[in-house]
Amino acid sequence: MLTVDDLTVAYGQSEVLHGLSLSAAKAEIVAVMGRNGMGKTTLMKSLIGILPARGGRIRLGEAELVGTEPHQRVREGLAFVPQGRMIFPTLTVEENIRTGLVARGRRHIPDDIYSLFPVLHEMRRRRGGNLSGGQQQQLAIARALVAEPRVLLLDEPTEGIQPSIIKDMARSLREIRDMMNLTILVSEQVLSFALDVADRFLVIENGRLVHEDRRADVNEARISAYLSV
Ligand SMILES: Nc1ncnc2c1ncn2[C@@H]1O[C@H](COP(=O)(O)OP(=O)(O)OP(=O)(O)O)[C@@H](O)[C@H]1O
Repeated sequence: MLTVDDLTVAYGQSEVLHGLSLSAAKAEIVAVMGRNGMGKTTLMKSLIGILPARGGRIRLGEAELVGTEPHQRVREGLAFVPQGRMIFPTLTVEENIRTGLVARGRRHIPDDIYSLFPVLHEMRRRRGGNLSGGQQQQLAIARALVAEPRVLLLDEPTEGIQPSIIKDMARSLREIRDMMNLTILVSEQVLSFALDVADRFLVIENGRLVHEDRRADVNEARISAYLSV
């Protein structure tokens, strides 16, 4: 579904991703693990098109995305939940979700979004900024889902979320994947969350993928060693 070949990304003279290749199959959940500063956010931003690729290819199904604008990528079926969630704090929950509908030219929020996240229905008239971190994360995911993506990119979704909520988040992402046949690429540093949510684990170190495991035979100790300083 998503195929990345030899992706190179740089900030000015400083190359941060050095020829990275990965793929995620339909309805697969892939976790990209790595410490701070290893290139996870850079990868996510280049996939959605906020950062240009210096070289390489990014394909969604048959469509080549390198060189296209973020809104075109969203129309092709990519959605992005950024690190820190970036919801609109002064807009209501409902207005926040509506901003995601623009991509498909729709006006009505589908009922299944509120069935997935009942708390957002309860709070639909509240301002986004008044929600808890976990509720804001649900809002950011809901906003992404109403664009009807085929591939959802999530950048460090557990950041700033209470440990008790993190388990629920993993369960709910797997439910969403099952319901919508959605491919999910999630960057993470929290190993327990990645183990709960992902089918496959990649480790990024200094802009290169250095390790890969499948869920069935995951080497927790090895990944954990990569994540500790
Ligand atoms: N705007 C920028 N200009 C120059 N260098 C940058 C910029 N943003 C990030 N970098 C550098 O790129 C490298 C990768 O950063 P990136 O934010 O992708 O890492 P990360 O794995 O997402 O870390 P974090 O968990 O802190 O978000 C780091 O060395 C960082 O200093």
